[in-house]
Amino acid sequence: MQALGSDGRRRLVALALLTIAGAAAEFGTLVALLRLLRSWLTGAHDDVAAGSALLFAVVVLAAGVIRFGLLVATQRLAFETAHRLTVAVQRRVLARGWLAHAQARASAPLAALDQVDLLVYSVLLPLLQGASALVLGGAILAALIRIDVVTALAAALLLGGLFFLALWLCRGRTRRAGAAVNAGYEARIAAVQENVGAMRELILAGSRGVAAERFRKVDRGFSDARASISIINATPRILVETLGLIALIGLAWWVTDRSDGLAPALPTLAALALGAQRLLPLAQSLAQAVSGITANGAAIDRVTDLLNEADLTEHAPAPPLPFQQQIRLDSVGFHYPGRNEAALSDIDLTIARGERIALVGRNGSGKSSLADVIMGLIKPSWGRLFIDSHVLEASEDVRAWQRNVAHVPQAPFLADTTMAANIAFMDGHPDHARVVEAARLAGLHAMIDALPRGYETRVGSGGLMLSGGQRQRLALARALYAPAPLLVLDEATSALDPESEEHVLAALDALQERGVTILLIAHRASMLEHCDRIIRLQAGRIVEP
Ligand SMILES: Nc1ncnc2c1ncn2[C@@H]1O[C@H](COP(=O)(O)OP(=O)(O)OP(=O)(O)O)[C@@H](O)[C@H]1O
Repeated sequence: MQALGSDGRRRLVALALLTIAGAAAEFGTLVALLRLLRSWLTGAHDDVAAGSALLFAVVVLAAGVIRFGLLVATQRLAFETAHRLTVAVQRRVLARGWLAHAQARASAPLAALDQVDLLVYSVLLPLLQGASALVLGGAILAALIRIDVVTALAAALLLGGLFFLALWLCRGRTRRAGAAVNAGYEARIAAVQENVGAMRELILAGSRGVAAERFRKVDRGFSDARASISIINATPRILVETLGLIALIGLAWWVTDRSDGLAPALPTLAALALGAQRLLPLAQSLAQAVSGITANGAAIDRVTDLLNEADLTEHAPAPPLPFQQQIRLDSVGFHYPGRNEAALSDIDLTIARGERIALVGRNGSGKSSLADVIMGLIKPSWGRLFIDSHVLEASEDVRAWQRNVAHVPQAPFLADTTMAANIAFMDGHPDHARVVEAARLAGLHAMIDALPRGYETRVGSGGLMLSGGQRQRLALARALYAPAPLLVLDEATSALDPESEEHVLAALDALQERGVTILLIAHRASMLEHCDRIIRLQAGRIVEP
């Protein structure tokens, strides 16, 4: 109900009212038809017949208008709910901590969008249509019972029973196919992401065919399962239509027999036939609602789990936590969930404001993890982190501390937009002067300026139209766009040529003179030369350099 929002709840009420009006109109249509046919057959007076015809036309028109209203209300409600759920899911994904992101599958947030679609279009929409169908169908059945109780009840029980028997028999298959479709969404997205990510290697290894085959297998199961669900959805209708036609002949026989000939029975038969014709699509909606719920249990659970996660809380930007003297780690350790060994142990480290420190050590020794702890991205499993004399514990403090931090990652993320928009990526209102200043500091201005479209040049998906070094300098410019007292560079200069590195080193000197604290993770001796201190990590512990 909460997912519907106030607009959605209003639409739900409108839908309920329209359904009741629609039920009355369906009932009225059949009664008016019977009355019209009887007046014709009995050769009633012209104005009686004309009155009956007029009544029939009015009721049919009213039923049509109401059906259109129902269509609009249902579709609007479903699309509105899809929008609300999709945004709610994205907010939950964004609300997760860094560690949850780092450990989740990259395809999961994308697959969640498809799962919301599945939930809305295969469960909610059929459910809304099914609920209306139940009420409208009830009214039609009531009209048919009023016309001929025995015939209507016999036909309804026989055909309705068959309909739901078919659904019940298919339920196991529906559930399996639904689970396959649900898993298929994530697997297809993961396969596409992997193929695109590995494109250069695939081309060089001549393995694009292998990648295509891998994708084909993933998609095969997905498509087969989708076909199964569509077939199962349509089967009860075909069954009932086929048997219904035979039953209709039987009924015609039975009604004619009871009415002394075909002519007197015609009005009843015509009303029954029209009722059956109106009931079939309604029954189809009900079948889709039942199989939608059966097939999409996994998607329902997945989306419900996501919605039960904490929502993104909007905070007025807190003022940055005062950072005048030092960052201090006191016996800090960190243990990634699911790992046997701690990534960091017994870390005692003080970094003075304005210091330039390098973290060195072999791959996997814990450098990035230590930087993540210092940036407040991961919380120490034990030990404490102090900023000046303030211990960093409450999440408000962490957010306030993070306002002091600029970070250039090992593999920077670049958006498929312009140079300028990438540099000012974190700013809702980019300032061009600051963009140019940041590019100058990062040694990128001359290169951007020489481009025909300058700062408006697009960088391509993930920055693919730039060289590795240009990408790194663009990421550096982004970090320098908003001056922060702590700058963390995680292997951020590994792709720079000596000249560009010189330029970056000069920029770092200038920043340090302004009191910026710099934490470098680097392997190259040239980057380490200007550092005040070198901290060596080995298996998550600080050792002598
Ligand atoms: N998200 C994660 N989940 C589980 N384990 C992780 C995660 N990130 C890192 N690790 C593990 O923690 C240990 C330290 O990794 P970390 O990335 O901090 O090392 P590093 O010194 O920065 O390595 P490199 O020089 O290769 O970048 C490694 O054993 C790594 O496998």
